[in-house]
Amino acid sequence: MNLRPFIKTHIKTIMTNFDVQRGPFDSFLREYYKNNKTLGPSERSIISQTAFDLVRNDLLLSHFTKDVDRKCDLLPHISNYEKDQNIPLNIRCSCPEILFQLVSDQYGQKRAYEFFMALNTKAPLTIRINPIKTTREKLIKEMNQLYFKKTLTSPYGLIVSKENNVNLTDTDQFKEGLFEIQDEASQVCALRVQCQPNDKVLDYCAGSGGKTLAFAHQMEGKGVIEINDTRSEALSKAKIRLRRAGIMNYSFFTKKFKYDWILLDVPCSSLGTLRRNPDSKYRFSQERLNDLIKLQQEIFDQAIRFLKQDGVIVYTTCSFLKDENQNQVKHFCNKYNLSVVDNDYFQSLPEKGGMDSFFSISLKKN
Ligand SMILES: C[S@@+](CC[C@H](N)C(=O)[O-])C[C@H]1O[C@@H](n2cnc3c(N)ncnc32)[C@H](O)[C@@H]1O
Repeated sequence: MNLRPFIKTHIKTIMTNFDVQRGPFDSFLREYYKNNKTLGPSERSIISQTAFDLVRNDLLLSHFTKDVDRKCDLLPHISNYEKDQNIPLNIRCSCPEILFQLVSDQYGQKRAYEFFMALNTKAPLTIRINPIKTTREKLIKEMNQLYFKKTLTSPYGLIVSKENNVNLTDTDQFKEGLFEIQDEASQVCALRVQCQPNDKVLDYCAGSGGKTLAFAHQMEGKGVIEINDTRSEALSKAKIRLRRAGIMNYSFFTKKFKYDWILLDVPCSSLGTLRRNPDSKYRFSQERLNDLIKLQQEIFDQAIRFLKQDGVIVYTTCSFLKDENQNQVKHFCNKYNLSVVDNDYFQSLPEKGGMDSFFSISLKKN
């Protein structure tokens, strides 16, 4: 790859010092840029793109060489190596063997390979307009220096064209709360919380409020939204984002009510967002997965106590593993005598150019 020597030096330093077991890679890169303030935006962009590609394709590149410079040289030819029948399939899509085997057992080898190939591509940049303050049409007009394509499944999503080189969070429209950056699948899952004015809603794993923001407008400012998470710093961020979006009817979890809607966006293996966090595939282990499955069940046990008799609990993951999705749902339904609302669920599987891979299902007491 024709990279300037000083860019190559930075990439080499980053790749040599990054310890995948201590990830995530995006936080590591942010820290690196903080300590290397002389790097300008375009230099950072080249470094990030190349470094992310190196991480995504690390198993395949490491099949040929351990040297970072040489890996950079191989990157432009990666599609040739991906087709090489002499290389084991899991290496061709840079997926650790244990993970590849697990996904092959569930979906077959061919689909497992297609999934991980799709997850090795760059995710589209998608925003969700805030329907309290604007519409997709108005925002497209207002931000006419950018190119947008409307999402087909989420009614509020816009995919930002790749040619744009604008930092979206620096724009006036972002600062005024007209939009948030959010993948389409995440928007669709949040909208399974079909709350109405005067409902009581609990977002039990709210994090920094990504999904709270995406369902809250339906309440038209009336009723109660409570947010909960074990990370208080994430909840503080959620407060700032909710205020920016013009949502005022929220508070932290009071444990005072039984709720009409509970959203459980549980911690999971996050395999469905590997395009954004490619390093997490190298941290996958059966042990970690077992711990997550247990945690998901504990969170469900804690939260369901707060569901009204005729309320709905929406269970969501960004994973495509059946053990975190369908098998968990079977467990919850048996344990608590629940049924699936409308016999229906949402799932986006990894697909080139598509949404992140999410699973979401609405459950009701019988
Ligand atoms: C998938 S993330 C949620 C993302 C968030 N809903 C969003 O859309 O931005 C899962 C969240 O669960 C939180 N969490 C982990 N254990 C928890 C527990 N026992 N109770 C509540 N939240 C928990 C994590 O801190 C994390 O923020």
